[in-house]
Amino acid sequence: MSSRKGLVVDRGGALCAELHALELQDWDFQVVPSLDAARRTLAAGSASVGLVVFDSVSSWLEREIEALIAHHDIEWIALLGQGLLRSGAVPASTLRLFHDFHSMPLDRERLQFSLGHAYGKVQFCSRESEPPQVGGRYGMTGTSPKMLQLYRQLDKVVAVDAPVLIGGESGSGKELVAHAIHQHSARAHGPFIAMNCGAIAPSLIHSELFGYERGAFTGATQRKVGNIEAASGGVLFLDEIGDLPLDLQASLLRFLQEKMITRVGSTERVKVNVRVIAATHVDLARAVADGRFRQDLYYRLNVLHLHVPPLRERREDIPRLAEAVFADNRHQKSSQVKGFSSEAVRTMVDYPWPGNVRELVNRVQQAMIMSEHKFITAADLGLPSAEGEVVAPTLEELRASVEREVIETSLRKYRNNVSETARQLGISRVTLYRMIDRLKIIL
Ligand SMILES: Nc1ncnc2c1ncn2[C@@H]1O[C@H](COP(=O)(O)OP(=O)(O)OP(=O)(O)O)[C@@H](O)[C@H]1O
Repeated sequence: MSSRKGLVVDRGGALCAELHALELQDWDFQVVPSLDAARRTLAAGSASVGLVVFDSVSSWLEREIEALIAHHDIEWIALLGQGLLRSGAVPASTLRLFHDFHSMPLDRERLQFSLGHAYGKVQFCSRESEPPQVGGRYGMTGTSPKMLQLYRQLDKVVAVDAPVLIGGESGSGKELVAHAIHQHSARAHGPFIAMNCGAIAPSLIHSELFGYERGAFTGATQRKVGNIEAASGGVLFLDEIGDLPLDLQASLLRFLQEKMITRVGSTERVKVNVRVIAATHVDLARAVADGRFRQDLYYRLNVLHLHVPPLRERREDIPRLAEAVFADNRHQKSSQVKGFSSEAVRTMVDYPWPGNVRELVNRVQQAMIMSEHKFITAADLGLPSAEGEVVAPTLEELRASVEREVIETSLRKYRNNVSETARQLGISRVTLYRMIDRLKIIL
């Protein structure tokens, strides 16, 4: 019974007859004469493995093949006309795009195995490439002990309505934490207004916070509601609170004590109900000790304190974070990019990330657009490889490592039942035993 669908791209039709004559078990092949036809067939979608026939030196341009392979999540096998491999007519860079390659005359058993292998890999990887589970809570990625501790603290913070001070390095996720508190608290239906105290000219902060009446000063052509009032019923997030000038610290303290504001140019006092969440990347206690931040305001803001750990203190979260960023930005990546090389992942885990998660997001987004590789490298991320000069593996080594991975996975799946594993991979038990022996797989 033919159950596995394969696509054969054969411009001249040279190898088709030979392929059919092999009567490969379990396989049903559709033959198309051009890459456009291949694309159309693949869009309709049932093939798991594609075979591209190279019957002469000028069969296909490398970039055409690359574009085809990059766009479809199936495995590809190259079938090479006699002598093409030895003559070097098909460049190694083209062959590297393929899962495997076979030269004429075709060896039935080897091709049968290769197809089963590619099929198994597609099945396995399609399960793996499900969008990664976020793995964390509160819309955050991370299951490291430090993040788990943060989630436990958040469980308590969202249940009450007191002010919160969030500390942590720049880019570590303080604003994300503030959003999480808002979204999981009783104020979720109210507004979330964010204001960066470090990004606004000191002369404007007062009116930004408290608003003004028409005619309050030159240029005040109409009344403006300030951020405190705009956050009424919700949350006011004050980022970089350490940058708030001392006179404004006094005004903010007064508001926190009285829950009333007065717009600039008005005498009317307006009652406002907001929860203030402040964030700082500087040590505010030190700023208090240095006289740069009011102690009474510090205590008012620091009723509940959260610390977001820097990324280098939760390295185990890095691969997951990178995958989550990749999944979120899938729609705007370069078409051939399929994921991260293991070298890139190891380099990311070792890198100190001075800009924390923001830096990771930026580097991954940039690499996804700019990379010219199938798997993003450390260099694509602009990071020095943690592994020094890496010697590229040969095709033979690559093939052996993929074979080992697929066979070990299938053996695990079928609890080391060799007959069942061989059947699933589409090879005989004898072949499987031979491969287990060659690849030194321990049963
Ligand atoms: N645990 C996380 N999971 C997923 N994304 C995260 C996580 N932490 C941070 N990010 C992302 O990293 C970026 C920076 O986060 P955020 O703006 O919250 O940092 P910050 O500490 O407030 O930075 P700054 O101090 O510069 O204001 C955002 O894109 C945010 O979504």
